[in-house]
Amino acid sequence: MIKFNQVYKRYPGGHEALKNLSFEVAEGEMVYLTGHSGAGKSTLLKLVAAIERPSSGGVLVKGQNIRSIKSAAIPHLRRNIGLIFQDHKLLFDRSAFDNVMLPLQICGFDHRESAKRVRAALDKVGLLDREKTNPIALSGGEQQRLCIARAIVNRPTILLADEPTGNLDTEYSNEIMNIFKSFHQVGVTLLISTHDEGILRQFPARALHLKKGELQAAVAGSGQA
Ligand SMILES: Nc1ncnc2c1ncn2[C@@H]1O[C@H](COP(=O)(O)OP(=O)(O)OP(=O)(O)O)[C@@H](O)[C@H]1O
Repeated sequence: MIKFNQVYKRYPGGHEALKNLSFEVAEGEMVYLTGHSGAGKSTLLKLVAAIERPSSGGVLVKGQNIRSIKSAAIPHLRRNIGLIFQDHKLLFDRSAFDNVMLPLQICGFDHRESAKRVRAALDKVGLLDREKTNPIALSGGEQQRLCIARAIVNRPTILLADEPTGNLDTEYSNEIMNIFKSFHQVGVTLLISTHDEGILRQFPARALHLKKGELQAAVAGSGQA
């Protein structure tokens, strides 16, 4: 499903964010990305989503080579990928419903079918009764759940989450992780970056540990290498 083969990523200015990464994530697998700040976790997720391209090496996502994928093919690839990134902010000039509707509008879906899908996504994250609420009136945990609803409304087969429990307390973090667990149970492939030791202990899965852009080890059933 996702395969990295000797991947390097150098940003303009010469900074090498990823060095010689090789690993695979199987279809339906849930995998954590761990490592200190600046270790390269976000960069790795951006390569999978074709937000960035590798400087060298191969990144295969659903059979597509991200290094050589044509720009015109990227929207099609992204329809299969749900992104929960810290810089993907909610829009505060519209309702929760309309925030989740946006990706479907961009894809040109029929309005009635879209409305059904939006409500199904809001239901999955427990926000169906808040559809008319402006996100500004939601708690941090609810806003994060709304971001998840927006990421899954396209029914992606891969979910990429960058520090999804970053600023949340334990109760909200567990809620978010239980939502991810339910996606994992229905076969979605998940790649989740986290610093949160509690989450790694409570929701064990394979972890890829990055240190200064290099992969340290892949450990089954534990968060840290
Ligand atoms: N667009 C960019 N241009 C130049 N350098 C960048 C860019 N994005 C990231 N970097 C650098 O690449 C390295 C890896 O950054 P990245 O954001 O991938 O790390 P991270 O592990 O996600 O960190 P954090 O946990 O703080 O989000 C850092 O040194 C960062 O400064």
